Amino acid sequence: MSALLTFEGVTCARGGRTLFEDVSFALGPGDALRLTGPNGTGKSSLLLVASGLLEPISGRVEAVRLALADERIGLERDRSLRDALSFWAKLDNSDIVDTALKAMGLTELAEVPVRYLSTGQRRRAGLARAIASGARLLLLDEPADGLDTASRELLDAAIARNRQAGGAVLAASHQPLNGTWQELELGS
Ligand SMILES: Nc1ncnc2c1ncn2[C@@H]1O[C@H](COP(=O)(O)OP(=O)(O)OP(=O)(O)O)[C@@H](O)[C@H]1O
Repeated sequence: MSALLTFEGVTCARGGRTLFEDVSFALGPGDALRLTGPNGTGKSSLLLVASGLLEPISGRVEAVRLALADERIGLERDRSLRDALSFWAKLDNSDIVDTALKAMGLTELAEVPVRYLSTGQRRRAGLARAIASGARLLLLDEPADGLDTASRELLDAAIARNRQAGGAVLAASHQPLNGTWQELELGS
């Protein structure tokens, strides 16, 4: 069973400060790991390292194709939500935008320009972008932030579906997430 994400002895520093040191773990199909720890201990930075956007100072990171959903929505403001999601959609699956919209309860907002979305809707749109990409590895930064109860349930269901389909999830979250998660506490 090959890993979707591997960290081997990874050390990360930012602003001249070591955030985490010698972190090792591997996520295989169906696995989920929740990053916890106080503010500023490097959870978001670890996600950036996993995504390849931030270079660690040492160690090895290997990942399959992935999607990162964080506070940046990553969708063009002036396009409709459907068009903006289409940009990220997995090419060989024409239904995937509709699937992603439905998964995050956004079908009725499909034709609304991205700039009009509310805070919680923006968060859901970022998650829909990750789903539309078809990536097996999801990197989620505080995915439950700003979500109402119904949206939380949609998030839980989307994560469960990804895992059941052989994907893996790495999430930084101050809030507990539904299902069985491994935990990695930073700053301890
Ligand atoms: N571009 C940057 N340059 C220098 N330092 C940075 C940069 N971005 C973040 N940092 C610092 O890195 C540290 C870790 O930040 P990070 O966002 O990874 O923490 P976090 O654990 O996700 O925090 P929170 O729980 O508040 O979201 C913080 O001290 C932050 O100030």
